[in-house]
Amino acid sequence: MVRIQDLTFEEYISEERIFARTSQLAKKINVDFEGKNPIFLGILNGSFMFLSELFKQITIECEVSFLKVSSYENQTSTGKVRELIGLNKSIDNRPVIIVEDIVDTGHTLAFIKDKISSFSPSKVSVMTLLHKVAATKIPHELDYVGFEIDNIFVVGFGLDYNELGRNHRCILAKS
Ligand SMILES: O=P(O)(O)OC[C@H]1O[C@H](OP(=O)(O)OP(=O)(O)O)[C@H](O)[C@@H]1O
Ligand SMILES: Nc1nc2[nH]cnc2c(=O)[nH]1
Repeated sequence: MVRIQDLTFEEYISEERIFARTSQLAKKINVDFEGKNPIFLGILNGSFMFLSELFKQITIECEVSFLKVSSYENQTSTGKVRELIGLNKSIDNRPVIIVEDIVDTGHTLAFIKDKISSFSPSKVSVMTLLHKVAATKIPHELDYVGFEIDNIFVVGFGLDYNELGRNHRCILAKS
């Protein structure tokens, strides 16, 4: 059991399962984007650990960039998505792979896809480590999903509770 402030958490997805699944996803990207020089666009803060693990296993020509948005406070999505660090022009006419730690209601992803489309990428794909299917408010086509999870609050491997807990090596679920 892990305590973070007023909440307790239990292991939900082990580090080994995360690494194994990340390797499978990286292998698929290496095939699907061979010769296409994609840009991985990590959505900060939550995706930093997943993207770092994934990126080490990408063997094709590619770039990485980051976009910082924030909408989630405490344990519930505020539904208000704010852009904090913008995009530059480098995605014009290039394939973009959005990398998220979690797709929950889908509000953040809707905002990001909308922002990105105005920069004319040749293709936009979405990768997420976690998909909270039952929480969906705005449905999205997700190209690469690590794990479909229950409608529960999770932390660890980049995900936070009030900014804490991102450093845990596995995904933990609220008890
Ligand atoms: O599908 P949604 O309901 O929009 O939730 C998903 C978003 O929530 C989290 O970000 P958050 O806003 O908590 O910022 P953080 O990554 O900095 O923790 C997560 O990283 C996603 O971007
Ligand atoms: N830490 C955390 N952030 C989220 N953002 C959207 N859903 C979640 C969740 O379950 N946990």
